[in-house]
Amino acid sequence: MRPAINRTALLSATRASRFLPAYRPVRFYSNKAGAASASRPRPLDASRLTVEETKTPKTLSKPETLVFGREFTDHMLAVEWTKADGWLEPRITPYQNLSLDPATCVFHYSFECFEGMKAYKDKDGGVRLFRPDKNMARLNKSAARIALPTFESAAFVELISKLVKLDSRFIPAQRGYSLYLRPTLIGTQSTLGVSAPGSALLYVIASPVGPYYPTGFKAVSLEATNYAVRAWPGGVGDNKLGGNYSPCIIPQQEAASRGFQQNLWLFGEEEYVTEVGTMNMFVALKDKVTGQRELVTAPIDGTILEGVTRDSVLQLARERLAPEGWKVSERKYTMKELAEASKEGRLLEAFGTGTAVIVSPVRKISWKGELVDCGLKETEESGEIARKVKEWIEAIQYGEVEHEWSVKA
Ligand SMILES: Cc1ncc(COP(=O)(O)O)c(C=O)c1O
Repeated sequence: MRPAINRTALLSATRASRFLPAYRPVRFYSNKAGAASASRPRPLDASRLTVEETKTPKTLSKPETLVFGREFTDHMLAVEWTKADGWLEPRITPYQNLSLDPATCVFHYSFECFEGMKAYKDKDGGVRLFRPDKNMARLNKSAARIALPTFESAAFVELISKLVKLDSRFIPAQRGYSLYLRPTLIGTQSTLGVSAPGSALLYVIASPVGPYYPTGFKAVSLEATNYAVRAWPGGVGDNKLGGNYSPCIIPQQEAASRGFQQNLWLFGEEEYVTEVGTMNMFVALKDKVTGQRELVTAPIDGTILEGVTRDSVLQLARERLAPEGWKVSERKYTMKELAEASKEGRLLEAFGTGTAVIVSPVRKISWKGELVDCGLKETEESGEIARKVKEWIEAIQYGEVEHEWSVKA
């Protein structure tokens, strides 16, 4: 049996709001959720999907006018969960507001985690996802860390595939364009008590996006942040929790106020290099003694988010750069090591990696009053590895080469 839903109170609260028009709300559960159920909680089941198509399709924007994360497609996917019943029927509905009681736990204790992934149109007009299993695994890990329910990854990928196919007209066919997907999981129990939510909502919205570099690479300059820490071993910075992102804005603004496009997160007295803004960081170095070339990124030790792009770069580099004599390392490295390598001409290039951008070449890092040069010539906007990696990954994402990472929706 389902727990009671206080629909009347919910609707009147919604209508009283200045901000929200009256609409058919996504169901959500009050703090009575969790009442005993005769049957076992159900797993996430894609075969129970219901689809309500929009009656007012949106007008498509010109691809070149798209701004990241501002426009959304016609539909959204939502699945509710209650402790008693498990995952309820998944629903694809017209894109719409959520109606939540002001006491809902997501607003007070940040019961929220999310993913960032993309769908791409291939040359035959088909829609592809890139390594969706990795995003699902990361979302489940994030959910488990904040006492939100986990779900069956394959079923959720199947549901996301249905959404992206339904809204595929929003994905421009050109290379560089894609549909950014934002799977989100929130605690919906209406209570100020600090405890594991008895109800949750898993939903996906989709936003068409253009190329990060419409006119080619543009290298960025970074400010090393040593007055604030993003993540630490035993903390939660290695999970994709909404609460990890708002504290990053001030250091980002500080860097911007001094003319740097991003900040570089350091950790500990040793000033280990961890991440750049919301990207993983790679550097290419030459060994002082042997001249061995090495592509280095920080290890998974709690101080970085385990990026899907990071993992893809590592795997491709091990396959394709190692045979050319490159060593590929996941190891700790410090700002001091980079500054020294730079002075000696051994810092060959540096770049950030992430879903939104794939790779973001770095020109300079401001650290302790010096500007550490990252190896680009003045006329260059990208090093060779960053250029190659972007090309390799895009060819897979757009289905130009068949690869197990590219999954047909
Ligand atoms: C803090 C942080 N680091 C790294 C990344 C890169 O991860 P991915 O390659 O999965 O997009 C992201 C973006 O999701 C991020 O938010």
